[in-house]
Amino acid sequence: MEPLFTPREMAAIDAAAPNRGTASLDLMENAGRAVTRAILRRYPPCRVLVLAGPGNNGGDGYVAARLLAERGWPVAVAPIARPRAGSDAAIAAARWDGLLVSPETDRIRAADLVIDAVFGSGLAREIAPDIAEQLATAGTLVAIDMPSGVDGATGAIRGFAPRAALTVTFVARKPGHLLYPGRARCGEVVCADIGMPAGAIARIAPTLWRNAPGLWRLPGIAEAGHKYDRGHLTILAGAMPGAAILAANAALRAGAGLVTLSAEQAIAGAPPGLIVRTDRLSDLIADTRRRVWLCGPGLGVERAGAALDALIAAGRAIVADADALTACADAPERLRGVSAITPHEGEFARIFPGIDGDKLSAARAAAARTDTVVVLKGADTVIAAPDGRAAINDNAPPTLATAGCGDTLAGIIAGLLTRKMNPFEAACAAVWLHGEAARRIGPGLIAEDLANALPETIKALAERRSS
Ligand SMILES: NC(=O)C1=CN([C@@H]2O[C@H](COP(=O)(O)OP(=O)(O)OC[C@H]3O[C@@H](n4cnc5c(N)ncnc54)[C@H](OP(=O)(O)O)[C@@H]3O)[C@@H](O)[C@H]2O)[C@@H](O)CC1
Ligand SMILES: [K+]
Repeated sequence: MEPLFTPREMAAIDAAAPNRGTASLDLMENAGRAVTRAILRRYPPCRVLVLAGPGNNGGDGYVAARLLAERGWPVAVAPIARPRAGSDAAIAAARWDGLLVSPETDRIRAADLVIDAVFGSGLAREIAPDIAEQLATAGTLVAIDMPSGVDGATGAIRGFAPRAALTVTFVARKPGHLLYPGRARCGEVVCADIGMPAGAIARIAPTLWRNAPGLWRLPGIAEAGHKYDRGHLTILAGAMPGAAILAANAALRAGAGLVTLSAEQAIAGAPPGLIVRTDRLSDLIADTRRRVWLCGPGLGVERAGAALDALIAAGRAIVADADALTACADAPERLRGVSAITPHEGEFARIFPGIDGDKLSAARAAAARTDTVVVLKGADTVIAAPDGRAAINDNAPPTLATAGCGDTLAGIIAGLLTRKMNPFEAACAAVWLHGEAARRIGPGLIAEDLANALPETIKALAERRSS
């Protein structure tokens, strides 16, 4: 499990480190060493300019300058502002006996490598235009902790942020490394162990994780089980049955034992593995073996809304997507009783016009308000549970932004629900599998490919676990 800590949580961890006086200087030394190591591994010796801010981020920069210079690299430090007297950063600055220069743009342009040690987790306001200009002038840039200007808690850019080739952070990644637009400014992210005492880290109970295996586990398939053990999913199919078929195939590949499409009329060309039923919806809902339902893809708004209400009244486990979400525009209370919803940002804004702010906070607020797991989709999908837990996904390639991929995701979540995963873990696992399958397929992906790529994706995951 890889927890993500906000800058505020990091500060609390930092404050909890024992013997703060010396320990915090050691941590700074270790941070500067981690930056140095990451640079040595990636770049040949070259002219380095460190842009150093007034806080500890700048302090890390002075340490890296000293360690690189000790290796014979030509290094200069350009202070953007001086550290406060008596601070750790002031001590680190005093230990730097190399070149101190002013941060003129010509000089920044001439450096082969610029280390951005201006602001890290202490970023408190917008970047001033003169600092923005200095940062913007850099060619190859390595950011310490965070590219200056990226809000570590939200990934928002406060005025300006440079585009780093490499970002070296410490202890744990921050949400801003995974959430756009900040993520696009980070380049490669390295998270270094700087010897933060475990007891200090344990002071913060994580509520946010990077979405990856370990946060969830796919259930095994019982050796002597039959298809009903693995679970039965019913998907409502409408005028555009292709969406339901995509979801159904994905659910089967994710391990559902049986998938039924509930349709108003026969579906021409439905794959042979799917059962199509044209019975009255109320009769199907009354069948208690039909525990899990997917409602929305290709269904039509009116039918989706009515079916959703009936399914909630019957207490079924429901994944609501697409038209079922549109049916709840400005009426989020209608979603209470649903297990998981999968809105993209447009659908989210229509359901929750009163919720704004950053993506992570918005998803959490929506989950709390509807008592539902919210999968707020995008290149940086956020999965939020009503109890405050959340995960940010970062394995989805841009090829997933194509028609039908959302239906497939909803199908995987529903398929995993039939296997008795809890909604938060099912949603996290589905989002990760969806991204990983897409990554394996590569360019030219169409939605149909995703379900077919799931078996090898799941197999590789199992092999990774057992190796
Ligand atoms: N936690 C850990 O485990 C470890 C953390 N470490 C390192 O510490 C870093 C955090 O250090 P930090 O708290 O001193 O904050 P930092 O980012 O240097 O900036 C604060 C200064 O900048 C100023 N300032 C802020 N925004 C500004 C703006 N827009 N424009 C102008 N000024 C602005 C602010 O001024 P003030 O708001 O006080 O007026 C204050 O003077 C962290 O990122 C990591 O690199 C490591 O050393 C090892 C262990
Ligand atoms: K920085």
